[in-house]
Amino acid sequence: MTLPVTPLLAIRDLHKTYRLAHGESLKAVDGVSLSVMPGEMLGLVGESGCGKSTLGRCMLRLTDVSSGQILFEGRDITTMGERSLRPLRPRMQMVFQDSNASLNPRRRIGDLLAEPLRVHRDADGHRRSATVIADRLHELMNLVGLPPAALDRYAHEFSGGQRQRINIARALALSPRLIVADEPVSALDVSVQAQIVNLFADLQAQLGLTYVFVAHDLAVVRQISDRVAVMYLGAVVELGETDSVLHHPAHPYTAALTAAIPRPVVGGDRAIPLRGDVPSPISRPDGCRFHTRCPHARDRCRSEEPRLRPIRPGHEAACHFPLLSE
Ligand SMILES: Nc1ncnc2c1ncn2[C@@H]1O[C@H](COP(=O)(O)OP(=O)(O)OP(=O)(O)O)[C@@H](O)[C@H]1O
Repeated sequence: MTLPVTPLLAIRDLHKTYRLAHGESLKAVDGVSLSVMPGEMLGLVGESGCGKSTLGRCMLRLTDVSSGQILFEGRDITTMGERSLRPLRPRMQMVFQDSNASLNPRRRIGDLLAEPLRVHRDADGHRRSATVIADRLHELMNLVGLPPAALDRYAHEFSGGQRQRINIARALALSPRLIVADEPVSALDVSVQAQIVNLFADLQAQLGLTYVFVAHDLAVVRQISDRVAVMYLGAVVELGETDSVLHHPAHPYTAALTAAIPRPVVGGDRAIPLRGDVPSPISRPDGCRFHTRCPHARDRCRSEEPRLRPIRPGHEAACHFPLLSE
């Protein structure tokens, strides 16, 4: 008998509402439930503004959530204060899109990477000695494919791809289990993107990491993810195994997104372009949140909100009239 595996991360009916001026509220995350299994790579995709970054930040409790539940390693962290979160912080890390601002320009890379190792105690509750830290820094450089000499240099001396390797090394310093990578390759040239995506994949295999990989580029997500969650206006509208979701999308929104990626198998009839803009999350449409842009919308879609439901094994979509694959 195989025992059920506990998800590394499970979120249930998560909401994050920003209060704006004039009493308005913006539902950035609007009732998301999903689980991430140990060792899994979950891609999170959707157009700009659909709530991917906010969801990623909520998952790691880098921001407070409005309601719902977040379980990390089976523990409820939804409302934990920073003091209680502190011992968990090393195990969950975020990698952001590279920007010049992400690494302090006045400090050497070695110093930047040593900081989390000095601040957090090791697994046995001990402070790390200078020798242990120095060894770990060399190990980290090796893991991300940079020479040890990089430790003595400053951020501006590196290319975008190298700086992203440094950001990844910083996230790895405390041996996390979960990494939420928020658009980690979007700012890079295409050829460099591939190298960094490969690095993420190598590190996953080597260290048994679990990732939530946020990206708007479906080609990148297709390459790296085991499963994909597609977000639209704060909600997950399609969720499932990568090949099933991206090659046989059931939700018209996913079908429109996939129209932009080159596919060896063409589902031409489903490759509809996206029309119009995403409606404001301050006043989202009634019924199906996608109906204002959906070429297949009917009366029911304008009044009744569809819930995620199984389409085929390992694949769910929130659509009253899912596209059926051949
Ligand atoms: N601090 C904030 N205060 C108010 N609104 C916010 C805040 N942060 C994000 N938003 C809004 O929440 C919604 C979701 O934003 P979010 O950045 O999570 O989306 P995203 O899918 O990651 O987009 P992008 O790819 O552009 O970062 C957007 O409408 C955004 O304007």
